[in-house]
Amino acid sequence: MTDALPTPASPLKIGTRGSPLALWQAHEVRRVLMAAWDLPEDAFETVIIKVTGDQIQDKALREIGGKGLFTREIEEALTDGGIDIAVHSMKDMPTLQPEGLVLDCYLPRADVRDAFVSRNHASIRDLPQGAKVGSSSLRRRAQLALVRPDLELVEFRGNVQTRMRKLDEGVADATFLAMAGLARLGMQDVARSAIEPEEMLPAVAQGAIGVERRETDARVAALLSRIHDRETGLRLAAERAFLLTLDGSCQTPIAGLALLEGDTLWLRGEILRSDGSEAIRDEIRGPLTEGAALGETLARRLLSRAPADFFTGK
Ligand SMILES: NCc1[nH]cc(CCC(=O)O)c1CC(=O)O
Repeated sequence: MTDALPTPASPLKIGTRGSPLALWQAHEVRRVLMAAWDLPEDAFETVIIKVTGDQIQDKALREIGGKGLFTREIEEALTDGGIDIAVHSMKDMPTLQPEGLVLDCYLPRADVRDAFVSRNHASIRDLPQGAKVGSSSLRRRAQLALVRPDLELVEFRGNVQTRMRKLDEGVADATFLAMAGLARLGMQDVARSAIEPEEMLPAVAQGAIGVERRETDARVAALLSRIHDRETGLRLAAERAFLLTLDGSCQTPIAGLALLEGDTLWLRGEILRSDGSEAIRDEIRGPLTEGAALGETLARRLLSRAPADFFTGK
């Protein structure tokens, strides 16, 4: 393998979106690879790829629909050989892998929790009756409506700076962001509190960074094998199998989180009506290597408990 290590003359091309968060994540993968193989920074080249999801600012993403708004163009570049690896927020990854690509390398997972972000209020509980909360996430909107149906939800997109400005302008009194994203941008300070999974179960794969490669690229497979975090891989196997089983049947909000307890994998899952009028939750425990089966089983349990109109209503 070592004879095939990237060099400044023949660098490994890392494909990423151009947002500050995406660039941080690409550079983190570069940093970890440099340390694992004792490589110089210029043995890597960062290739920024524009994706559909970044070009849409005016409309709520879910109205546009379609999976992979943040990944399609990057995966095309990977397939075509324009890049050698692609770095992704696993939360944004569709569960179905394009032909010829594999995702089996994860960095150690960061904080999975959502952050409560507000200028004047410390927590969800603290929000006055009827306060405005900005979020365009189907899951966060439904979870919030479930516990606080009195609040007014407003659409909210853009990077952290944009969102903070909107809070200052009074567009909303509070918003949610992933703790992991804030920490990566050095902006944990804007989090007034971290929301525990018991209060708001995070999105599947929240806080996890994945590295995708071509299936046939043995050189890259060997390179990545040194940086893969097994525990994150086991947790995501369960969460993503859970999501995959639910995905086909709904555009409904979904949340899921797996944790390891010794040799046991503990997976919690939740589906909600989009208007927050109902949530169905369950959990499952089993051998940590059985994540995929546990995820599928948990998803089927939730589906079997959902009334017929659960996925069609709002
Ligand atoms: N949907 C966008 C997105 N994708 C990944 C993260 C944060 C980092 C992560 O969860 O790994 C975010 C921002 C957010 O939800 O606040």
